[in-house]
Amino acid sequence: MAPNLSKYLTRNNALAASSIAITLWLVYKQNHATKAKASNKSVAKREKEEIQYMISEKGTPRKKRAQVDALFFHHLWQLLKIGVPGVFTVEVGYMILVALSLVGRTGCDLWMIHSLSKIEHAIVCMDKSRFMTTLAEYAVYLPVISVINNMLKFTVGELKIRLRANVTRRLYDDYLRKFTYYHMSNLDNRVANADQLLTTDIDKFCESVAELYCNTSKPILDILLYIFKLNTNMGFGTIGLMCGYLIFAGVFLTYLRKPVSYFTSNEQKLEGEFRHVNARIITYSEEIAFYHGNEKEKLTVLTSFNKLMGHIRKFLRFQIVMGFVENIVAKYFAISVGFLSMSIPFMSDREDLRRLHVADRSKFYYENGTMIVRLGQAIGRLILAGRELSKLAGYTSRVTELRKVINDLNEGKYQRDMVPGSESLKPYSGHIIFQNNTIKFDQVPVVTPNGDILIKELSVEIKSGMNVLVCGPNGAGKSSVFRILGELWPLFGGTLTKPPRGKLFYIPQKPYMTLGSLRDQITYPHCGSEALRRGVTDEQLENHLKMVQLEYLVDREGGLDAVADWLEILSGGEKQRIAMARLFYHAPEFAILDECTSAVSLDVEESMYSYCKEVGITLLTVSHRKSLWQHHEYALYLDGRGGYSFKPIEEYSEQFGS
Ligand SMILES: Nc1ncnc2c1ncn2[C@@H]1O[C@H](COP(=O)(O)OP(=O)(O)OP(=O)(O)O)[C@@H](O)[C@H]1O
Repeated sequence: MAPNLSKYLTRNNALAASSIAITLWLVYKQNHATKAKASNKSVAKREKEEIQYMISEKGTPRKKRAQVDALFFHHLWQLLKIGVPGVFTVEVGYMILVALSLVGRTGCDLWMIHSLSKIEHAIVCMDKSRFMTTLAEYAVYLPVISVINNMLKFTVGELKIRLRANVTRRLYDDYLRKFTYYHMSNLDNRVANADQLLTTDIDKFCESVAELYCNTSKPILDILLYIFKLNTNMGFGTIGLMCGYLIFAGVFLTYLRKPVSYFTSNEQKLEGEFRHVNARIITYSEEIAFYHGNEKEKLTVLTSFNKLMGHIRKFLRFQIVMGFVENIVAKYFAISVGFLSMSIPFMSDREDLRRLHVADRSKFYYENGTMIVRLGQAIGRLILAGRELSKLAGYTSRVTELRKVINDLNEGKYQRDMVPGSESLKPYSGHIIFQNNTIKFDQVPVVTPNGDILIKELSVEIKSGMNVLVCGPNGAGKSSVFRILGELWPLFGGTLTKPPRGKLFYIPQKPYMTLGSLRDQITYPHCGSEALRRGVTDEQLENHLKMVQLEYLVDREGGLDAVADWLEILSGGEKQRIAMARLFYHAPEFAILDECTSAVSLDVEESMYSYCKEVGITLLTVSHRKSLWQHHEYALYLDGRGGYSFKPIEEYSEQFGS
């Protein structure tokens, strides 16, 4: 018995056995560590209680898992119509070029097989001059093959760039139309991280489409060519066996691969969450640093990271098991079936083959055998491309979900958990009338997007020149009234009359600074260059800065065209004053000032308000500051219990603020 076993004790077998043993040991250790961690109740409890972050899609009905089915092909077709906008387009040109390069490569492969068999034949026949000629011929054609290979890489790369550009542009057109970007994060709760979808997921989708096009069309082309050649040389039995196997393996592996689409889309979702948690640390670094919140933030980041790693590890294990089955079915078994089918004409004692000289028979075997091996490899590649197809189903489902939410929001539909009892409320059921010099709420309910009624019916009319102070306790709905006026929130009824866009300007408490020059900050949302085109001079802009006592910025930062990260380098009060300069530049009919001077000193606030009145901007101010009363003639008081009053300011006996 011992001598029999010893013949298996080769160096290669020993190496393979040790690799398998080490892998199994590592997997065992990993599982053991995870179980030990899970059994440590205090850690699990701490993680559960202390680390809760709300970044995932919540409250939405359980979605159907992405998989390769008719729905996937329908969604893919819809996205491809965006990526490839027509028949006579550059994209189709590149697709044809890819196909031509593939034909060229398959031609090169066939030529290579033929050429190598001629060289080997010359060697076996000991024919020196034929050997030298065939070898020289072979060397001359090599650069052509290299050019064709690189041509393929270039065309596939360019095709991917074009697909990505088209899909990204279209989605941004829809995403940044009207208030869709705001509604996606504030009204709807189907998509948690639109940034991840718009950047990484679209890129992966396009890469997957381009690779799949290349990885399927080449094998399909190879298979057709080899089938044609082999059918002529070897007969139908050989080809029938191979093709039968192709169908069986394809169906079998597609069935087993069903979970890949789900794994892929979930991985992208968790990547998005992880990125989001990291981005928050960058955005709020100063606040976190003052609180010494690093340990808490670390726990949050690590929870998100562990979730992602756990998922990736699960996916890896699934891929390893699948890879094992795939290798056997799609590669090794395909090659074995290839040999089996190859042997059919030889084993069936074909007359023409028997009559050949042994050297010619080996040449015949070599040429057709290589083609059978290549056919087997092509079949294998096609079957493996199915794995990419399952991944593509994951990306397709995510990008399609994003498109669906964007389209719904553009059509005024959104999905969100609503408060009980709000079923009868219909978003976007009110009317909006555009009219100069008037803001009028006529029986407009003030309702939050989740159906919470703050005021049942608000009826207020504000004419140009009536400066109004809006006051009331925290959470009474002061900002909400302006969100409705600004059309950020839907109108749940009544009629809203307001000036056309551009004649109503909103300044929030935390003003936004755009990327760009100092000029861009003053003219936002106009570009600095647009302001120049409109004939606004540097002197006028500098004058606006002077009105808010910021003229020193021009010298300090190096002129109006100086570019800096304004959100970072300006203080809170400076940002609020820039926002006021912005208001002076736009000089609208009405200005909504939502506690926008809270960080500005009283004397600067005084001069800013006086200037607004001087140039005829009607002010609607939300503020708790008593100092601002003198600049307004009317007050809208929301009592926080659903009631409100609107009357001249002197009629209010009680004080609303400090
Ligand atoms: N996007 C939203 N979805 C659901 N509810 C919201 C949303 N934004 C605000 N709310 C809720 O609407 C209510 C009114 O908020 P609003 O911001 O209008 O209050 P406010 O009167 O301006 O308060 P403050 O003086 O504190 O700024 C609050 O209870 C708030 O929690």
